[in-house]
Amino acid sequence: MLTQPKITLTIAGNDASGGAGIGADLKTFAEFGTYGIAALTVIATMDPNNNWSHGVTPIDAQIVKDQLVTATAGPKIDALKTGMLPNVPVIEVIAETIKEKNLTNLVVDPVMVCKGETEVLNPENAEALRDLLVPLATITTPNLFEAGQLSGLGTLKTLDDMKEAAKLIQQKGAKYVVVKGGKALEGDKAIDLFYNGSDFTILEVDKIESATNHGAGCTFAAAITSGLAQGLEPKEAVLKAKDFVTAAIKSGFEYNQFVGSVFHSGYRLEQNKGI
Ligand SMILES: Nc1ncnc2c1ncn2[C@@H]1O[C@H](COP(=O)(O)OP(=O)(O)O)[C@@H](O)[C@H]1O
Ligand SMILES: Cc1ncc(COP(=O)(O)O)c(C=O)c1O
Ligand SMILES: [Mg+2]
Repeated sequence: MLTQPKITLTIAGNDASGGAGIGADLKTFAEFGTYGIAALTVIATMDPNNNWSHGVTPIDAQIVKDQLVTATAGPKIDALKTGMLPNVPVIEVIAETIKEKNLTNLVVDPVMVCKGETEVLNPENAEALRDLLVPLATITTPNLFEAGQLSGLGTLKTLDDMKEAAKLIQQKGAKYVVVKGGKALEGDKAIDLFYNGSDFTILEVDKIESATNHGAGCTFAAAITSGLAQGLEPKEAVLKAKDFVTAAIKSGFEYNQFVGSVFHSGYRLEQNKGI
């Protein structure tokens, strides 16, 4: 028998366009060679007849719980991530399960808003994410907007703002914090900040001008999750994930007139590298 693969679980939403959500996560897990499993939290729909406006249909909290019972009834889960979570009851059952089953190597991607959308998912979610999930996280990966919300600092504009937010979020209990400047931070670099509770590491690449970054956040967090499952130290997992997502954005494509998606196989195909 071959050795059992590392098991990675995503607890996230479905994006029927395939760039973000569980589709992004499972494809990324496969690229890393970890065995992906998924519990669905929400169905996101985008309307081409209404400027791609997003609809969000929550999965009932009990059904999320039942899926987690199934997901945790197999081999040990080596690492897991959370993505889009529609409401407080869903966040609560996820936090309960993580504690009950002693799940470790948790990446919390605190999705509060989709790129291009201005409407935040239930505002009370931000509090529940901060109070119930961030304290359990090995790593949390807010984008610029989410870091402003989780830290309570509001709008973040500079690297110093990002540092301040990272410190405040780390104090909420996440062991490591990555604040993603991405396209949202002004300037010609896509800068992320990694904080381990004492030191900052700046991850910087040239900003890719194409708008093919739908799903970048999910892909980045899923790549970190696989790295942790494979035994990488948090910082190493984040650095590798940054290379992976940069390649995915570079090889992204125009999905339609509204959105450009990352291509999750970009790292392997374009650079002809194995993971
Ligand atoms: N235009 C871009 N060029 C290079 N890297 C980018 C670009 N947009 C996003 N990224 C990177 O993709 C990752 C996801 O960040 P971001 O897009 O801000 O998150 P989210 O998808 O959660 O909003 C980060 O590593 C970020 O720096
Ligand atoms: C189901 C789902 N999860 C997460 C996201 C966030 O995606 P991103 O990786 O671009 O932050 C989206 C955005 O459309 C989504 O539809
Ligand atoms: Mg995101």
